[in-house]
Amino acid sequence: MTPPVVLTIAGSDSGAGAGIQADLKVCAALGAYGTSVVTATTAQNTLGVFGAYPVLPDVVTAQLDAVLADFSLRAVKTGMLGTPEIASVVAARARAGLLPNLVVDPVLVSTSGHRLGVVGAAERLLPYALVTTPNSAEAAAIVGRPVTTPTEMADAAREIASGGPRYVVVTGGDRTAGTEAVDVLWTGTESQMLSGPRVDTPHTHGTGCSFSTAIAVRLGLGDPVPDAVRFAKVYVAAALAGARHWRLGGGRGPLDHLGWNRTTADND
Ligand SMILES: Nc1ncnc2c1ncn2[C@@H]1O[C@H](COP(=O)(O)OP(=O)(O)O)[C@@H](O)[C@H]1O
Ligand SMILES: Cc1ncc(COP(=O)(O)O)c(N)n1
Repeated sequence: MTPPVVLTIAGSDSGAGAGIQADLKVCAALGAYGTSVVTATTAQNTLGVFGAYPVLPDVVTAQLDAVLADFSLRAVKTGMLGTPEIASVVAARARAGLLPNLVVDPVLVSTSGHRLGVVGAAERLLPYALVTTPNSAEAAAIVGRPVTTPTEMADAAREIASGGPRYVVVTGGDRTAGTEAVDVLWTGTESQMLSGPRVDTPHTHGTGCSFSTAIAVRLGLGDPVPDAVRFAKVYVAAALAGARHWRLGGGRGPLDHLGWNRTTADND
């Protein structure tokens, strides 16, 4: 059967743990055909980001138009946008109704602490998002106050939804305390706590990218949003567990994107 086509609009990670490279692996792992529009090139590895170079807005437009002219998209995910001008190019296509099932991951800072985006760029896309997936630091930057507790995550999710996205997931992967990884989903009518066992691993490079792309793929396969979000959380946890003994690079390594349905015993 022909797979559903998903588009990722994101930055390139030369270490291939996050960004476009992670997104295409998630598409392949979960049964979608991934297409890609590159917004920026980063010089990056497991130790950090050593440079980030946005692509010219016209080059983003040309890539977008090439993909849109030839493929029938079932879902779209945005990650690192590079600049507000690039975000505007993407927002124009979203406004025209060309980016279905839009999942916006408002990438602002890498796990290693390098600035990759500005709130103003992500905010240009939020009015058109079906789902947005800020981590708690990104949610804090959007609402302008600290977001640490589950109650604060729920309040922030509801407030971010008032800016356009029907569903908001504030993820808690960067909150290291506790044995559970807790995310909060705002469904438009209520907030739901999504809790799963925290995988004990330093190799968390690309979790946010993988999570948002997994949501987009499942939407492309026909899942309702809450099911897509729950699936994505289980998928990321399995991909984290699969790579926890890997030694790729000297820092925060990538996930095991492709081995997500191996048994836990296989991973030890
Ligand atoms: N150590 C972990 N164990 C289990 N799930 C995790 C872990 N770290 C992150 N996650 C999950 O990964 C998904 C992405 O969240 P997060 O890591 O917060 O994104 P980001 O990379 O943008 O900071 C969320 O569902 C979160 O709960
Ligand atoms: C090109 C690119 N896009 C996104 C991220 C964020 O991923 P993470 O928060 O897991 O470092 C990244 N490091 N690089």
